[in-house]
Amino acid sequence: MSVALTTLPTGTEAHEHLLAVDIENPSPDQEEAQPPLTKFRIRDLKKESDGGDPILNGISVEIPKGVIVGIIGPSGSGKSTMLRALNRLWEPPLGTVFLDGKDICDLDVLTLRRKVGMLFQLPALFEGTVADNIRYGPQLRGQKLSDEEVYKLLKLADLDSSFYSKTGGELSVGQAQRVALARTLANKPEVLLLDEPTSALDPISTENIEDVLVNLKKKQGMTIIMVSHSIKQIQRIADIVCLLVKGEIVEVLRPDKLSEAKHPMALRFLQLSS
Ligand SMILES: Nc1ncnc2c1ncn2[C@@H]1O[C@H](COP(=O)(O)OP(=O)(O)OP(=O)(O)O)[C@@H](O)[C@H]1O
Repeated sequence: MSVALTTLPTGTEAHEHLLAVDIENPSPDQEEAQPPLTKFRIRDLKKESDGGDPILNGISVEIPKGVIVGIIGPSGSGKSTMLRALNRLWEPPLGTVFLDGKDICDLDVLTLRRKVGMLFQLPALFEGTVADNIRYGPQLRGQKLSDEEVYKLLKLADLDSSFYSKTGGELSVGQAQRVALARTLANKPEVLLLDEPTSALDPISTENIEDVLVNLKKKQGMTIIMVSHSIKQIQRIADIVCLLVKGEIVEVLRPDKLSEAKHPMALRFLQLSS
């Protein structure tokens, strides 16, 4: 499979750079014959703080379907803010964020959030059992998941059937994060947004979540956009990396080419993080 990701930095002189990433050795013919489908298109996305300070400085990027995109950058560079625009945890301006070609501001917000699920750094489970949590989303739409469907979702999140009737208090943070993932997956999302999903987890729980994410991409063609502070994690699972510095995407690279980043801030960040 081949993917391409385009960044259009801000400004009237905006230049465009296109990165073609080869995954699993596509032939040049395949690349031409099957252009990647764009899942998210972000066009000149800006945000200022209430005090008028820029947070996002005109982000433009196309995110192909069925890839894992890692978003990295120094603290305060706008990574979470960019991610949160994609399912309208804040309202991006009209004409700036498109899902499958449709402006997300024109979509019903609950429909959007079902299609674009999100997982945070710390899982927050509702009261009740793990099964109650997993059934929550479909229940809001009047659907009751069967026991079998709940077990399937548990399995998808790498949890065995013994978790079905446990409560939040009986779970480790890593297990609770996988329950939160199963609960999100119950909505059959097309895109997963992850904001440092493993930063509170031990290495084994981290590996479990990473394996689940890679499988979701491979088996379901899910598009996954993940903010992470761990360059190593991004190198393990991402297909493309976006480097955000001061509210701008300054580099789009393959994870194995991170050392080739040219932006001075990007290089410094990479050196300090590795
Ligand atoms: N609603 C808001 N009002 C004012 N400032 C905000 C708001 N949201 C974010 N900011 C500021 O915008 C900047 C970017 O924040 P954001 O959380 O997106 O960065 P980040 O790259 O995810 O940081 P970190 O890696 O530390 O989580 C920060 O300076 C933050 O204080």
